[in-house]
Amino acid sequence: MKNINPTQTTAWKKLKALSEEKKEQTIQSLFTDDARFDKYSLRFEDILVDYSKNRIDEDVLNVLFELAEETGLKAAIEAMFTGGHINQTEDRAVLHTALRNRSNSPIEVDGKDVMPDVNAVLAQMKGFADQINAGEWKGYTGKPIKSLVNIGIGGSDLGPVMVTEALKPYQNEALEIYFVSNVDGTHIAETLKKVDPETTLFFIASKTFTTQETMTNAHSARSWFLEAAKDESAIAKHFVALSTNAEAVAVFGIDTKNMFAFWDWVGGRYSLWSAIGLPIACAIGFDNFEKLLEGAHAMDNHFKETKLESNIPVILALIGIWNTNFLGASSEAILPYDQYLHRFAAYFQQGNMESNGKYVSRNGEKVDYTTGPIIWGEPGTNGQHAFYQLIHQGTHLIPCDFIAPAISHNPVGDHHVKLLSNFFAQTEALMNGKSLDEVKSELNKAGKSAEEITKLAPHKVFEGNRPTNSILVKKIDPYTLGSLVAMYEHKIFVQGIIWNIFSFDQWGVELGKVLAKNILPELEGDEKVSAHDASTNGLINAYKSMR
Ligand SMILES: O=P(O)(O)OC[C@H]1O[C@H](O)[C@@H](O)[C@@H](O)[C@@H]1O
Repeated sequence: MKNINPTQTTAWKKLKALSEEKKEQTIQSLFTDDARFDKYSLRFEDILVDYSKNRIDEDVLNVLFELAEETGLKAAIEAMFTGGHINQTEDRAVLHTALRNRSNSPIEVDGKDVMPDVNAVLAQMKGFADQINAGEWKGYTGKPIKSLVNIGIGGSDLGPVMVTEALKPYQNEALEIYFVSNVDGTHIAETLKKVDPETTLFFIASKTFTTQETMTNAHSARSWFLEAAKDESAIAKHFVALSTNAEAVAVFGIDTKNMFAFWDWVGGRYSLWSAIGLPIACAIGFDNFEKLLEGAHAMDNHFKETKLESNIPVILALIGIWNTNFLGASSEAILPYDQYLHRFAAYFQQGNMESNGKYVSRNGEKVDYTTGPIIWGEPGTNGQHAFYQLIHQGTHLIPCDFIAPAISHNPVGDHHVKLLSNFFAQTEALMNGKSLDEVKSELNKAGKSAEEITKLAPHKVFEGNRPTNSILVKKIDPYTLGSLVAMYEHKIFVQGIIWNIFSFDQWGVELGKVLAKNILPELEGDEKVSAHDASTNGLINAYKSMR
């Protein structure tokens, strides 16, 4: 991987100049080109990505591609797919793509093909998921499993939550699935109220198997279970581990034959394709899990093999860089017009912000440009009635991704056409806005006085010119979802390469963990704490006096 400050490239300088030069150019004005939609939209199988409603034209796009060339993107893509240790601060390869390498071509990490191990774990997952689905895996009293409870946090939670929610129409109706992540006792307590120890299977999901939240929840689940089962040997039928840490799994008391392994070259936030996906495979069946992998693999091939100019993740990444570094955006909204995708934005909050929320460059210096955006979003149309006001008329520039399926899993009455009319209308409104003249003439028609018009009109003006991408898919099925997730993963990768940061570590989560460990023993007893700053001491002591 090259180590280049992007601001020092010729392309960056040209982009700066272009952003000045084109300051007044509106998206709307660019649509005088009748071919714009055809030029600036791409189809990948059942996914249509329309990026024409952005403040980009041929000049800008060409230089963005130059930026990708100058910063060594092609070599970086090659390095990732071939097992290079691109996660340099942890000295690891980054190979979530190997987990879904359905072509099965060898992929070597440090001279060893990882595919046999990947395939072996997939076979183990299939065997297990099939038994759960067929009701053949029995609990300690001989009853089939009914409730799946995943205990994990971060990457060991968000992916399975997002996917099982997104693919609920594919779920085996004999099973119900729950997720416990928060160390707040409420999360496990409320979940355990809903399940029966005789028919519950716990997935203890943790790459490291040391994460405080997960281990605490896992121990509580174990105690709850043993209160009913009263026999440690029953644990084997009700607890499985998804982890890279066999030793810690054994110490917890889970037989390692009930452990599903993955490897240090799988980042937590990229792990839903690994053994961490076992709850997904159990809930929707292994065949559907395989389709998810296939869809992701197809997107991997597109990303790896398509020239930059028609490469969807590359284009989305470059437009993101244009919006962030040249138009001043600091956040991006992900707005799915699909209720089943209600955790999609939350999933990519971790995916994107833990990957690219870095201020130190690959050469260890503080960057002097903006890196990863703040990711947020909720399903439309709920968002419309909550925060779209700010997107339309606020002072922040918020580029948005609108995502919608053409076919709904629930074709109830006219719901879906109503939903989609909103999906189409919003990007149109964000682009075109509404001029002062239009507002005035409307008010005039409504019979308002000249005085009223002068007073009201400015508040009703929409500047427009807000950039959006529209991602229209045929249907949210396992294959398409796999492709969509991989598309965003690669977008994040491309941006990290260009921003010259390390996208696959997450040192920023460490400090808080360490300090919490120090504070934990101080919370025992009633003695006053004085080891911290006045605020932290004051808060801890107030807590002690309140409880
Ligand atoms: O799977 P684990 O090891 O329990 O980690 C859970 C999470 O912990 C930390 O917050 C980070 O490292 C995340 O990337 C990770 O997903």
